[in-house]
Amino acid sequence: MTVVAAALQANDGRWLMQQRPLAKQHGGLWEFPGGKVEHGENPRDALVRELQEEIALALHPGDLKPVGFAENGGRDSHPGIVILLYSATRWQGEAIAQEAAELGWFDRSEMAELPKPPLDVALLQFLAG
Ligand SMILES: Nc1nc2c([nH]c(=O)n2[C@H]2C[C@H](O)[C@@H](COP(=O)(O)OP(=O)(O)OP(=O)(O)O)O2)c(=O)[nH]1
Repeated sequence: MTVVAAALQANDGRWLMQQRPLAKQHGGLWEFPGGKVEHGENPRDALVRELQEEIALALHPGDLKPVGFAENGGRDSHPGIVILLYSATRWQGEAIAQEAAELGWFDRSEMAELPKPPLDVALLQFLAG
């Protein structure tokens, strides 16, 4: 499964994270907004779609910059997950949680402290300062 996620960085340097609803897998953990790439869908288009659906922001696909990826699984016939992380500093609108329990803007050290899924710990290393 391929998942796309966005590290949206505000002018003050902080990044947007969202808290997964408690009832879901990884409930209560903080993650980058994003989601699954649908069959035949371009990853950037998938991320633009997910950001609109999840946090009501409009982005241009060309404003997404690839920063790194993390992977797991692939053992015991589990297909595993690959998460492609993009960053962006330009978008239209104000972030409003449509699905998340909560949204927050965090600096690098605060991000390190948030409870996160294992793959997000790996993704965080790609974000500078
Ligand atoms: N969006 C996002 N997903 C992440 C991150 N880290 C991480 O392990 N994941 C996992 C959780 C899910 O298994 C998958 C993302 O798919 P999703 O967000 O569409 O999954 P979901 O279960 O919420 O959606 P659904 O199947 O109920 O529609 O990737 C992250 O930082 N952002």
